[in-house]
Amino acid sequence: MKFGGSSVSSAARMKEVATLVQSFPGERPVLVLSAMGKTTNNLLAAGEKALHCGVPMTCYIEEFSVIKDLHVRTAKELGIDQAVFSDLFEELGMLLTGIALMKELTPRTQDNLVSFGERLSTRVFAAYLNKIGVKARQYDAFEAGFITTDEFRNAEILEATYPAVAKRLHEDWRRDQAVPVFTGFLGKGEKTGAITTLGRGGSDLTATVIGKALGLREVQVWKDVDGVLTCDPNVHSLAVPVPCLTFDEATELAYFGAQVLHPQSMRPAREANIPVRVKNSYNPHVPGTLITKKRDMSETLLTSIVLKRNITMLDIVSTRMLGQVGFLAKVFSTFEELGISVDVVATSEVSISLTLDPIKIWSRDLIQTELDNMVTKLRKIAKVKLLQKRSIISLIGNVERSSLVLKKVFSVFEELGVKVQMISQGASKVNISLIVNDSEAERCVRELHSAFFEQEIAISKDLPAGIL
Ligand SMILES: Nc1ncnc2c1ncn2[C@@H]1O[C@H](COP(=O)(O)OP(=O)(O)O)[C@@H](O)[C@H]1O
Ligand SMILES: N[C@@H](CC(=O)OP(=O)(O)O)C(=O)O
Repeated sequence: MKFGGSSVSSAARMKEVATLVQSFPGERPVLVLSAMGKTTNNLLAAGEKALHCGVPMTCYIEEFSVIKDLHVRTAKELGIDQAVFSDLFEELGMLLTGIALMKELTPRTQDNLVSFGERLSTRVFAAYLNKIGVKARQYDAFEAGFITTDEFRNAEILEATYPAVAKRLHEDWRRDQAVPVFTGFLGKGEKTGAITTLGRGGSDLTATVIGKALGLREVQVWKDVDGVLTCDPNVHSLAVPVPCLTFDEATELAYFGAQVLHPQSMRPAREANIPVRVKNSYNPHVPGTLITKKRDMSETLLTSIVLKRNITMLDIVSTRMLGQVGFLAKVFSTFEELGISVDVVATSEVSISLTLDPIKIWSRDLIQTELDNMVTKLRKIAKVKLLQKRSIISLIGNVERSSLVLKKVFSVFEELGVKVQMISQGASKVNISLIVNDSEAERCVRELHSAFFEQEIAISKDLPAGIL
């Protein structure tokens, strides 16, 4: 069972989570926790301030006090001893001082800094479970077998993790049966031995990795929404839960920007064929979304609409100096050389339109000079237009019925008077991506949602009971 930041944001929420854990008395749950509420963002902000504020001022950084107050208050309200985390606050204070002293915040230091969020929340929650008589043991994932690449801020789980985690837990269980409370999001770099993080939202991945390592029957990820919804509820309030998804659909949805799941999190579940259930810790009786290998798609047209904003798009037209094969090869080798990842692609014989992967852009701090460098290189073989402030609208669903999907999509766009700048159907056959201007994107999502989901709801609501 994984509980996200919103599920453990206060003492009251932790008490509810403890009740939820106890509501599966016949099971032996393994728990994964994220940092409390906004703690990860507050740690990142504290690190940025430490860079500039000077050593004597680090103890006055506002976010540092907010994090301390939250954990001290929570410990008091839960009636647990603050000794479970006092050492960590001392260490965190020293780390902020170190950043101020060196005026340096590398990705490696940043990962160490944000690790305090999960290290704190798990200590508090495990202490509370023990206090109420549920025997629990806290685990720092980086000390308990999570071995990753050394790509700080976006580390990948290595295969050695699975046997290491299983061995550690089984050995401990043999000694005494306690509920494990694992830090989500964290690992240990293979070569450096330093703390790494799995990318934002990485606790979902921690949960499925443990699921695969132990061969569990089900992985549950508890959030603040009634499951995976038909679109981002912040974009459109009429979004409704999707009852079932396949691993492929969930992966596409996450990869194309739905914050609800970490993009890599489905991989261990798919490999071990373990169902993943997305549930709402604020509304536990709602069934949520069940993600499995296969499902009946015959009645499905569309599952969910995902919006990814602030995308950079490139239009590349060959100057015909190179043949067709040489042209495509040269374009992609330029990206490889520069270490830039491509997201959506549409090609013709002499032109390519593509979008650049914003996750890679973020993690490598791809800045304007790098984009300019890339354009300069490509201009040697092609005419290049760099188009910024674009959005990708991804339609996840049954691409067996893509003609019908596209017919509906284009009638919506026609009515809105919006021009689609690029269109691409994913190789995984569950995704159609459309590129539009940022300024038009939210309106498009709302209208598409209305066309694909709300009309059916409206019709079904009008029908007399018994017909459905
Ligand atoms: N299609 C979607 N379905 C559900 N939630 C979504 C979707 N797209 C974006 N979200 C956002 O994802 C949030 C849940 O994910 P996240 O914040 O990572 O949860 P947690 O921190 O509890 O693990 C929701 O509050 C919602 O705002
Ligand atoms: N705390 C980390 C990891 C995580 O998974 O968080 P959440 O489950 O709240 O999305 C983050 O904010 O990215």
